[in-house]
Amino acid sequence: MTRIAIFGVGLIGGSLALSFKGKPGLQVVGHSNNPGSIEKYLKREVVDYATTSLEEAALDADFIFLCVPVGKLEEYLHRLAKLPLKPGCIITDVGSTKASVASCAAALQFSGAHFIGGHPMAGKEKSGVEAASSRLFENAFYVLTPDPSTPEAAYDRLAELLQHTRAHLVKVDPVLHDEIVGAISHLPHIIAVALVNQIARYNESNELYQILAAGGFRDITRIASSDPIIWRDILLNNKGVVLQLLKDWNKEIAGFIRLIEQEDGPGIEREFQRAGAFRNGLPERRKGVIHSFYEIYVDVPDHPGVIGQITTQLGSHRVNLSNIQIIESREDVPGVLRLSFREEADMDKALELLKKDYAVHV
Ligand SMILES: NC(=O)C1=CN([C@@H]2O[C@H](COP(=O)(O)OP(=O)(O)OC[C@H]3O[C@@H](n4cnc5c(N)ncnc54)[C@H](O)[C@@H]3O)[C@@H](O)[C@H]2O)C=CC1
Ligand SMILES: O=C(O)C(=O)Cc1ccc(O)cc1
Repeated sequence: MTRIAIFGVGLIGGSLALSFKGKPGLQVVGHSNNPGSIEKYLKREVVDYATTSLEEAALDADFIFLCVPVGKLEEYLHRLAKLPLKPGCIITDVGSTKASVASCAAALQFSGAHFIGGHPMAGKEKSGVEAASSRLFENAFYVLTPDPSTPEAAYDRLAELLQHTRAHLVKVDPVLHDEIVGAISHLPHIIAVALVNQIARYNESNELYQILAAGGFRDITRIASSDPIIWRDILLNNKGVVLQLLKDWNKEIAGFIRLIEQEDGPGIEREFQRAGAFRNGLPERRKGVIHSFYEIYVDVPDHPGVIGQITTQLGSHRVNLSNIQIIESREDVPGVLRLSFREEADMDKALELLKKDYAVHV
């Protein structure tokens, strides 16, 4: 049996556990220092066994996945370095930043064990084991940051195990990882939160802001609902990179202020053209750090049972719906339903099915 210990069975740890659990030859052990969490892991059947004892989880593990907030990673590495781990044991983590954990591990001696940093670059704004899914990493990139001293055989063993996630593995230098992921993930999370808070302040004096906020606002602010502790740790850990990115962001915004003050129409057009060209040139929609939703809007008559009919119709054709929202529904006025899907194929199928009976817009 290959024993896999997962420390912190939340969204990411739970999703990894679900990708491994039940696979021949694999046994998944969950660890948390909170007894209530252990009960939850077992009740939700994400692990084969769970324990509050770090030693019990770690001592005969072949793989140890650290899936706790970034601010806790170094503490766990120090605790593991004091244990007589199984020879050949591979310790890895899933933290959203890689430079500090890599240098901490490099400075520690693990008796016979190897540390290889990792970052599955897929997730969502929800946290906790309740949000875990065995398919979270399917088709996403999964960064590994082996040290030059990492034996190739150890890397290969981890890579082989991670095949169960169906993610695409990619080796990246940890410092470069933090620069790039800072720009494409950490900065957008800050911008989303700042934007929502700006609008929330206006809304305090007039609730129409919240009532009218729709479409584009929701699209670009989904990630503002992400977990505060997880994100506090990420931003503080990647402080140098994030501060530089925010300075650059201020320059972008200052540029827009100038264009609007000077009523520079062609300049504004150029900004949209440049952004559109880059965005349209992005690789085909696939799971990435900031993942997309596929949405359609359905005009529905306001009569009882219509939502049930639509969801039943989609369900009976095995279309996976990730969210449903009534945008407008008043007596005598047709309602609009927003249906969200995680997979493009589900959206296409829903379009085909629903357009026979309803007006559907993408
Ligand atoms: N949320 C996301 O979409 C992604 C997160 N990550 C990284 O994965 C790691 C885990 O994040 P999530 O699974 O989203 O969070 P989560 O909140 O769903 O899970 C965190 C787990 O760590 C445990 N934990 C929390 N505080 C702890 C503490 N002080 N000591 C020991 N255990 C503690 C929790 O009980 C929970 O089991 C973080 O390092 C995060 O940066 C990586 C990729 C995506
Ligand atoms: O919800 C989303 O789209 C995310 O961006 C989730 C996410 C959060 C943190 C990561 O390190 C990677 C992915």
